[in-house]
Amino acid sequence: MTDFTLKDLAETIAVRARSDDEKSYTRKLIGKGISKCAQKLGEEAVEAAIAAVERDHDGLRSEAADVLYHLLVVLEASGVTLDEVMAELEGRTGRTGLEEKASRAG
Ligand SMILES: N=c1c2ncn([C@@H]3O[C@H](COP(=O)(O)OP(=O)(O)OP(=O)(O)O)[C@@H](O)[C@H]3O)c2ncn1[C@@H]1O[C@H](COP(=O)(O)O)[C@@H](O)[C@H]1O
Repeated sequence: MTDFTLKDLAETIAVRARSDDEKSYTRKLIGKGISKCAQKLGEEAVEAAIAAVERDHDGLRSEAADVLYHLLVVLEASGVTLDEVMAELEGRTGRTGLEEKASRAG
């Protein structure tokens, strides 16, 4: 189990978005505007869906990673934080995150 989290990736994306590193793909993509970022997210989501239908395990793993990266780029470009999204998901469980963890731990 990797220790790398979406929070880690979101933080890297936030730093790159504000950097002047011309080699940064994130910086270049965000610089092109929200429409381009959203277009990339949509393309990667369709590619992930196709890989799932084709039962392409390795393809789906790779496309799912692209979807998560591009979703975080769209969130960054839109000023929506990963914390907000997690709170939205937590609200849907009807419990707090701590209660949810305690319940899974038995
Ligand atoms: N997870 C990713 C990640 N996933 C995909 N990609 C890039 O997304 C691009 C998608 O490829 P495509 O062929 O669809 O796009 P393209 O033809 O290159 O370009 P456009 O369509 O955007 O014009 C590739 O260039 C990948 O490098 C990513 N780029 C960066 N990250 C992460 O973001 C961090 C910061 O990256 P930089 O911003 O490049 O420093 C990295 O350390 C990684 O952790």
